[in-house]
Amino acid sequence: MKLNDPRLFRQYAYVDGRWTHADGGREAPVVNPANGKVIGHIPLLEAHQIRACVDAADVAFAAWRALRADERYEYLMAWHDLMLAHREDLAQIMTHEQGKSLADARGEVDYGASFVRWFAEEGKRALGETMPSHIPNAALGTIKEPVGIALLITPWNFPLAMITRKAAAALAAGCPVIVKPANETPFSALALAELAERAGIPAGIFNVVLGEAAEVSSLLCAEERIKALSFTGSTRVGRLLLEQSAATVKRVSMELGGNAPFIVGPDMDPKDAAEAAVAAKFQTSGQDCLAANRILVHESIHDDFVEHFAARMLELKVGDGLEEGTDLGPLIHRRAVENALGIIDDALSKGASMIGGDQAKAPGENFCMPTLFTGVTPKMRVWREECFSPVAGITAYADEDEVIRLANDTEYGLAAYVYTHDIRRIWKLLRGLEFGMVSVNSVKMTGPPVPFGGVKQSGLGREGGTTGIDEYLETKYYCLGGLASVSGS
Ligand SMILES: NC(=O)c1ccc[n+]([C@@H]2O[C@H](COP(=O)([O-])OP(=O)(O)OC[C@H]3O[C@@H](n4cnc5c(N)ncnc54)[C@H](O)[C@@H]3O)[C@@H](O)[C@H]2O)c1
Ligand SMILES: N[C@@H](CC=O)C(=O)O
Repeated sequence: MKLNDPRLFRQYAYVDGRWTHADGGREAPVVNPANGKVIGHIPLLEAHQIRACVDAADVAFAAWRALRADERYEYLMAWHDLMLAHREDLAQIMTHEQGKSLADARGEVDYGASFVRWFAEEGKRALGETMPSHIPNAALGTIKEPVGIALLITPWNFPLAMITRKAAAALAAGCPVIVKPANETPFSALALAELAERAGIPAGIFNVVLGEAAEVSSLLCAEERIKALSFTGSTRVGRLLLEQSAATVKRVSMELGGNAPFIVGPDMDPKDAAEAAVAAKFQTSGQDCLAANRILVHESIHDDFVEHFAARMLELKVGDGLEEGTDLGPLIHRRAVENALGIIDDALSKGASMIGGDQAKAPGENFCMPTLFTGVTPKMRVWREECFSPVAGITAYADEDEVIRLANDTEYGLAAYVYTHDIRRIWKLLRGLEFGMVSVNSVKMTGPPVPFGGVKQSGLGREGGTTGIDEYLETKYYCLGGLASVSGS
């Protein structure tokens, strides 16, 4: 890996401002999914080292919370500026460990830095309020206070932005953070730690622990001094972490799995709608919680839509993310490919018709060729599951009531897409869809101002927007009694 600043590539945990080996000598390789080559190793910390991280965060908390919001702003903006100054190196590290194209990786660095800028500002708007007193000679009000140490457990598909969307909010609120990244993509997190140190963020405030996932999280979830858990990942693991956090009644926010419907109305131009659907489906090679998972097309334009979708899909360039022009990189590991192949076999066995999907053309064992199914039904895995791969399913529908029922036929409720220009149809679908986010005539829907999150089994709480910082703040009510009486209060 060629970096302008090789010190950004760190193969240690970052605890209490120190780069840390595993005392027990345990370590794990990190592999470039495009070619299977080992790009580095990470230490798997022992339990006493994980606990020492909590000790360090606990000690550092008092001074960090005592800073004014505008002082924390300066630290966060220094971190933000360093991310953008090192954008190319951060992108190189990300493509090597995650596989996404360099273009997508550069975009994620920008996306991740935008959350730091957003919450640097939001920290200055952690406002309390006063309320007219119902108690004689008293003044009532609230103040916002940091909840305490926040544990941030993050996924491999957005290995930088899923950290900064959480960490920036927590740090701005006055909370120390302990980040536990996915072992598939730790180096983006460690590069963020290096830049946090250069930004002057004090020791113990931004920590990155590495270890066997279940072992680390069960230990930290049981830790009473950790007051908040923010998790982004699968619904399966989210359920586990909710259980593990119950004993210490942590503040939890969960950004979990998705199964986005992409609904195309009868008034849409089939070609335009197909172009948008391809973009929504194959973003991050389909390994995206917002990926269009079920494509629902009005029967009147279904055949034309399928023709255009297939043509555009078959133009996508599959290859190493380091090669300019790559559209689809590898999946994160062979298990993900095997899962996708199982979804493909299931759809075929249940009568779906396949276009593309010639796996013989895959440029490596971790690649899955883009695959389209028509005639998809709710009995198929491609409908029921979050495919998290470049496998698309199209289903025809007849009317709005049917498409709302079909779209809601999932335990997930993260994002949905609606493509139509009919305002009455837009409003009916927007209100009828059971999803946390509905995007109308736009694939791009996220960003710092957005209250990002899902309903049903896609999560709890919201990240970003004007409420994201609330996940890390407590509201303290006060009553100042015994005051001199004042008229008209
Ligand atoms: N809603 C969102 O904002 C959002 C964003 C990105 C990814 N996701 C979801 O994440 C999933 C893909 O990411 P993933 O494969 O990393 O998810 P994952 O749930 O397997 O892993 C997420 C994190 O949890 C850790 N983990 C794994 N097993 C664990 C266990 N038994 N106990 C404790 N921690 C454990 C992993 O090491 C990783 O750090 C998809 O379902 C996707 O929809 C959701
Ligand atoms: N694309 C999503 C990440 C989920 O996989 C986002 O923007 O948060």
